[in-house]
Amino acid sequence: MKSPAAKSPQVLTTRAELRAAIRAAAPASLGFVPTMGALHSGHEQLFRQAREENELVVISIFVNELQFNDQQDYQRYPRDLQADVQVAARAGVDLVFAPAPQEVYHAGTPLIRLDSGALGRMYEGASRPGHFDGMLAVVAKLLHYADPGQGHYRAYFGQKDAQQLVLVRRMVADLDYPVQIRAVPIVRTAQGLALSSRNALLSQRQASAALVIHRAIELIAGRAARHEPLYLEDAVGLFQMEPEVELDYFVVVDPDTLQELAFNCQDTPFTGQGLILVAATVGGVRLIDNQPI
Ligand SMILES: Nc1ncnc2c1ncn2[C@@H]1O[C@H](COP(=O)(O)OP(=O)(O)OP(=O)(O)O)[C@@H](O)[C@H]1O
Ligand SMILES: CC(C)(CO)[C@@H](O)C(=O)[O-]
Ligand code: BAL
Repeated sequence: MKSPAAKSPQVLTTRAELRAAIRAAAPASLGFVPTMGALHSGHEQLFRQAREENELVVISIFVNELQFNDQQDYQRYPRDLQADVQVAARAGVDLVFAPAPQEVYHAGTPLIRLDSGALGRMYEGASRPGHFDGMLAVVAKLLHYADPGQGHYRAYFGQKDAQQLVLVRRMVADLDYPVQIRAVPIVRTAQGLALSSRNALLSQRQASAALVIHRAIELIAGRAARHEPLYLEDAVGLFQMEPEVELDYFVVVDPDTLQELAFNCQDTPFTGQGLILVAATVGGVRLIDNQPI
């Protein structure tokens, strides 16, 4: 039997329209999901969780130039608003905010900047200088735009972008934003590749080579679960066998602070808690992944 057509969300392009639509709805709770579009089942999971937990669901689709240190990466970032609206409809989203750059940066490039601090300069921040400052700049604005001003306000972020999640939580705490940050687990392909909009830029061969990321994570997570020594160099060795995949970092960090865990001795069995963080590029496409252990 054909399922009933999903109700199309309202698509809004100005801050004034968004504010008016949220005011008119006067929701008891609002779930907000910021995205850069090219929506996939990972995003859909965020929308569905927001749908379950809130009366009104608002998403934004905005490719934020300020968080790209590489113009080529910005230019080739996949964009397809029509397809995105269909994904949003399927997940029961009410409002899609899809502004033009001049609507968000209406006063030009911001003079007053947010500094993501030392954590913002590690891992992803080390390879993408300025990325997290630019990300926080837009998240700070978007969280204002979608603020219902009354009732519960929740914003949803994927665990896939673990460092982003920690920094957003920290910004919201440091600047007293009246919003609860909710984390959503990573959605993967059946083979284990974390879904990402950038996966669309991979050839089939590259996508299959990229599975080494998951294999390496599984190897170390298995050892951690058995309380064995981790021997991270074995994970690095797996990458050396995939010449198309260039490893940037493979580290085990504290899940809350993201500070790298020191292993006193190579042969020490792993106990306690950590988070594996990985980044690699495949054919120039940057992929990240992580897993708690
Ligand atoms: N596979 C996934 N599982 C869970 N959340 C995800 C997944 N992919 C993206 N998200 C989350 O969706 C939100 C929007 O992410 P974004 O639009 O940048 O998509 P993306 O697929 O992460 O893109 P890219 O990896 O190319 O930057 C972020 O909070 C991100 O963590
Ligand atoms: C949070 C975000 C939408 C800000 O541009 C982006 O960094 C993302 O999609 O993860
Ligand atoms: N999902 C993180 C956004 C970015 O790569 O710029």
